[in-house]
Formats: sequence, structure tokens, C-alpha cells
Amino acid sequence: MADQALPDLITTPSPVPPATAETKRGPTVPPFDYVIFGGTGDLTFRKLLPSLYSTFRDGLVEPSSRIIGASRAAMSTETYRARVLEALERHLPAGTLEEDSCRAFLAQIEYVELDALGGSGWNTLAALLDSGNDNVRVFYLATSPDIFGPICRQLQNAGIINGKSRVVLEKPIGHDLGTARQINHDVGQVFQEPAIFRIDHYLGKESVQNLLALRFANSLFDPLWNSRYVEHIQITVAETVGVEGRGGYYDRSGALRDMVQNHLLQVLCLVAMEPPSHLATESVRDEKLKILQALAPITRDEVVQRTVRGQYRGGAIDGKAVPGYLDEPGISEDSQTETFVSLKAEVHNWRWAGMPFYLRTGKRLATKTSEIVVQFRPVPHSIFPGYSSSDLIPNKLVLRVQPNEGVHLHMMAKEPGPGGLRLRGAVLNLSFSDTFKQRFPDAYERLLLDVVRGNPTLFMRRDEVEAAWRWIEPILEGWREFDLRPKPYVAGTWGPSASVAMIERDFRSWHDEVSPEG
Ligand SMILES: NC(=O)C1=CN([C@@H]2O[C@H](COP(=O)(O)OP(=O)(O)OC[C@H]3O[C@@H](n4cnc5c(N)ncnc54)[C@H](OP(=O)(O)O)[C@@H]3O)[C@@H](O)[C@H]2O)C=CC1
Ligand SMILES: O=C1O[C@H](COP(=O)(O)O)[C@@H](O)[C@H](O)[C@H]1O
Repeated sequence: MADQALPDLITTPSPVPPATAETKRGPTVPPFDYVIFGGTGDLTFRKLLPSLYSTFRDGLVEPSSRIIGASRAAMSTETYRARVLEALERHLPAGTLEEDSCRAFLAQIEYVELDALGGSGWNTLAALLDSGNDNVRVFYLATSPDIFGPICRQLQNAGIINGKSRVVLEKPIGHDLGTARQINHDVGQVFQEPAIFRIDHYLGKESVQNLLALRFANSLFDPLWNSRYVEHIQITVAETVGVEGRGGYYDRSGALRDMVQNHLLQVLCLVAMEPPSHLATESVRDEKLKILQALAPITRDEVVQRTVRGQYRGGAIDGKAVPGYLDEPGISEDSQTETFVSLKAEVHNWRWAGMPFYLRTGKRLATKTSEIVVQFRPVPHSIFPGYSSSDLIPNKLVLRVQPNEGVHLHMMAKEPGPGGLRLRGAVLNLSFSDTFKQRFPDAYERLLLDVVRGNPTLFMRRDEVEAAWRWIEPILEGWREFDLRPKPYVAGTWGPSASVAMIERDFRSWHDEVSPEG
């Protein structure tokens, strides 16, 4: 979109163009007022506003809805709209920003200058919200978690919470169990649990939700989905990006807190949980909680054997040189923060007893890929002349979360041709993008509207967050106690060699070492 179009775009409201049958993804949600605290932050500009725009363009949003950005920076609504436009241009996939719907979207955005800790901005916000509409009110806290409590208290004092109000808490919810409990307590003083939406955007990813469909809408997998048939499971979330200007936050956090405590454990829950009796919020959450509670603690004494920490050094990603972690802005020069973690977890219950789950995540790794690998046990006996049972490569189900969402089943097949029966490994591929022609919405699109719908199924309940921290804490303590420093790895690789050694000690290997293609 050309720059000279900007003034006209942001001052001339026009109705949202009607969605066509191809673009509309469902019924509109009730009209809403979305107040985004941290309205000028990276998350808001990179993810929240582009996702809200996409839902607008797809015809899911009532025209009387409003989006109100709030933060301390002094600026007019006009200037804010111009910044939103820049963000949409920069962060939406090419070709998806449409002039008419963008103009209408921008016209529904307001800005309020406000300090979370108090001041007159709260009266301005109250006046704006009190303009007679009956919209659902969403308060999205896209700020550092230490001001979640103060923001909720200000909302209460300003008298702007009504029966149609909800609050969304961005991750991380705390830095450890104590701070998570404090945040949950402070927010819980103001909002009832059903009105609190703790977001984990991995639960909004299409392919993560597809895990529910794969497991519970097919009869094929469940009989095999246990340690009698599954040999081990791997969950990998590999990124090629570094800390992307978030060094200040990341250096205090690290990969275990930033990724494992939330995203990887939530995915593990969906992989491992029992079938909920129906797809109702509390049934799903109850089953996830049981998994978190069944996770065998990695005690302080076990951290050396069962966890690996890494930190990237300079290297190359996609043929381009990238700096090491210690040279990134905002990182302390002698930082001991891990940018990579791999660990071996166990779920102590009837279904999974004695079978490991290997989890791994890191920044500046070889490729961007998130996947779940279910490794099945070998056949008990070979009937094929010339093939022992160990020659028959055991089945493996690979669920690709991103990119190239899909399911790959590794199996043995007969090599075509006359004569004897020769066997060879083959892969059955189901690519979701080839099968379903629709656009894959960003995870936030679904979740932002679920808040308005009042559907918290894909959000974390208080006890889940606290159970996850309870499992993470002994690992952090063990690292501290044994002064387990992160091992260096070259950017563009698969992390420290100790991670490979950890899984190879169990006579297994990471999926990428076997087949980088999927
Ligand atoms: N960026 C990302 O990709 C992701 C971020 N998150 C989480 O989301 C949260 C926000 O992250 P991010 O956007 O990166 O952070 P930024 O530092 O970019 O943004 C912080 C925002 O909070 C506002 N803010 C800070 N203090 C106050 C205050 N006292 N009163 C009102 N507004 C305030 C800032 O505006 P101003 O200074 O003008 O007040 C700014 O808009 C963090 O908890 C982060 O961990 C989670 C997942 C991904
Ligand atoms: O929450 C976070 O997630 C991103 C990775 O998300 P993805 O959708 O791109 O896989 C990660 O980069 C960031 O550090 C973390 O805070």
C-alpha cells in the first residue's frame, strides 16, 4: 500500500466490505471493545493488530466493534492509526492487506495515553468505554507481567469492569511458581476465573488443534497411543531467529521459562492426555492438568543426566552470518541464560509408564520447525526372508506443527518390481495446505475471537499454569545448585552435542539427524 494513501486511509471511514463465501470463516462474533494495554509494544504491532485485521477482513467482526490501544507514550489517535498501518504493512503476509477493509479497520481504532500505575488516562479510558454501547469488553494485558495486578486494580477503581468484561493475560505468567501465584492471586481479586484468559498461542495453532482431531476423531490411533506400542515421543520447537530485540526480557528468562514452561508442556499435554468425555472447556483442562501432575519430577540431582542447556555463538543461518547471543543487544556480557534446552520427561500414569518424552527447543537452530514425533516399537518378528526384525524400520508418525503443516507416516513398503520381495522405507504424506485450500489463520486470530465468544477451552486455567511451574522449578534449582552453565553451540546447528549425547545414551536419536525432510 503506497505511503501517500495514508491520510485518506485513516480519516475516511467506510463500511467493512462484505465477506464472500470463500473468505468468511464463520459467523461474526458479538461486538466488542478490545482494550490493548501495551498498545505500542512489539507483540501488539507484530501479532495482535495484524490478527485482528485479518478477522475483520474475513468478515468475522461486527462494524460497531472498537480496538483501543493504551500505553504511556503521548500520541494522538491519528498518529497511532498511522503506526498501526505501518505495522500491518510490515507484518501481514504479502498481498493480504486490502485497501477498503484496512480503511474501515483503522477507523475503528482509538488510542488512550495511560500509565498502568495510575493517573488521568484512566478517566479518559472510562469515558471512552462508557459511550453507551453494550459491547463485550476485553482487556488484553500485553505488558510485562509485573503490572498485571496493578492494571486490574486500576480497572476496578475506574469502574470500567462490567458483566461482559474479560481479561487476557499474556505469557509469561510469572518468573517462577511464587510470582505466578502472586499474579493469579492479584488478577483473581478483580476477575472471576471464567473471565480470565491466560493465552498460550501454541494452542491457537491449527496443527496443534489438529492433534485433537487426529487423536479423537479417528479410531485408528488410540489403540496404539500408549507405551505398549509407542517406544518414545519427541517434541521439538526449533527456531532460526535469535532474540529479535527482546534481549532485555529474554536474558532474564531463557528457553526453559520462555518456551518449555508453557508451549512445549501444553503440546505435551495434548499429546499425552486421556480423551476428555466431550470437548467442553473444563473437561479438556482437567485432562491436561492430570498430565502436568503426572509428570515425574526431574529432581535437582537428575538435571545433569536429563537436561541440557545451550547458548548460541556466532554462526550462519541460511547462508547469512549471525552474531552470537552475547553480542545481541540487551544481553549481559557474561550471561548464563540458555537459548537452548533439551530434556527427558516421563509421564507416570497407566498409559505412558516407562516411556520417555524428549523435549527440545532453541533459538538460532538449523531450521525453523516444530514437530511431534511418535516413534513406534519394532515388529516382534520378521516373516521376510533376508530381513531380521531389526531390518524393518519401525513406524514413525511425524506431526508437523509448522511450517508445512501436515502428517507424515514412515512405514515399510514393498519395493515395486518382479522377483523376490524387497522392502524399503516409505513416507505417506498428508499436507494440510494441499488438502485444505483455505488460508491457515495465525494462532492469535482464533484466540482473540475465542475471548470475545467467551470460550476459554484453548486457554490455560490457573492450576495448569501453577502445575507447570511446579515441575519446572526443581530443574531451575538443580541448574543453580550444580552451576550447570549453558554449553555453547554454533548458530545454524542443532544445539550442543550434549543434547545428541543425552538421547544417544538411550540408544535413540533426534528425528532431524535421521531425516531432515520430515
Ligand atoms: N513480543 C513478542 O513476540 C511476545 C511477547 N510476549 C509477552 O508480551 C508482553 C509484551 O511484550 P512486548 O510487546 O514484546 O514488549 P514491549 O516492551 O515491546 O512492549 C511493552 C508495552 O507495554 C507498555 N507499558 C510498559 N509499561 C507501562 C505502564 N506502566 N503503563 C502502560 N503501558 C506500559 C509499553 O508502552 P509505553 O512504554 O509507551 O508505556 C509497550 O506498549 C511481555 O510480557 C512479553 O513477554 C509473549 C509472546 C511473544
Ligand atoms: O512465546 C514465544 O514464542 C515465540 C515462538 O512462537 P512461534 O509461533 O513463532 O513458533 C518465541 O520466538 C518467543 O521467544 C516466545 O516468547
